[in-house]
Amino acid sequence: MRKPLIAGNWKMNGSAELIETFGRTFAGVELPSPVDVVVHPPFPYLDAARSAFAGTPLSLGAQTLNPLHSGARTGEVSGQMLAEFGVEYVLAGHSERRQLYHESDEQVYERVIAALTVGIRPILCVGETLEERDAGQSENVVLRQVGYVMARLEPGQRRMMTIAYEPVWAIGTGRTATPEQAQQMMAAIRDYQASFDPALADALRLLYGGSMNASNAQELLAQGDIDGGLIGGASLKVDDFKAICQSAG
Ligand SMILES: O=C(CO)COP(=O)(O)O
Repeated sequence: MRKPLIAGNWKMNGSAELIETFGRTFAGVELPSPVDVVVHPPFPYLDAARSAFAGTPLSLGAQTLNPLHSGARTGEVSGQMLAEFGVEYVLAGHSERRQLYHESDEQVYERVIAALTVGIRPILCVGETLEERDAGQSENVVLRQVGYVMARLEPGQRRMMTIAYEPVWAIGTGRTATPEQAQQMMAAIRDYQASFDPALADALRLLYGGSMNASNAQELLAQGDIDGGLIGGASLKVDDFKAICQSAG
């Protein structure tokens, strides 16, 4: 049985006050069955989040890292620094970083390795654009992004990975993939994984992301190959995020 994971990606949003609200609210939350929950706030809030989330089911996540341990990289943050802070998960390959900051598959791979080296669990984000979907290329694009990273990792490293399928056309648009579309892609990712590491394919956690909210989470999470969600907008509303975590149970 795969344990569900609900991850909240705050992107460049949130406030110290919202961190406190999450800490207070989740301190009293009983989740219906084992489920992992992680919040990825912007870097300046990690310290406050570490205190506010203590004693709650919330783990600490980061949104990116630099592949180097240290050095002349103005504005960047390394995996070692994040690990020192108690960060357990980090996103790699989010489409906003691929598109706005031109992160290539190779750079995504370097970030994944950097995270694994310091014991942080990467959440590898993959997904096709609307043009790619319309051209019938969705599966090729997604499996290329998955394969570029997964096929190069050692078996032990692969076991630290989570993959989030986030169709770019569903992110922040209110246009969710249908449960069938999401399930179809998840099954393709799992089949692909099985082609070179069958034992892992069963254990690999696959998340859906893209306009997931308190109303549609249950239906998406009910799909056989969807093991959780990567939530953007709805992860900034504590009651909605709590409801999604409860649906995962
Ligand atoms: O990009 C996302 C999470 O990483 C999804 O964002 P939305 O839930 O706002 O569509």
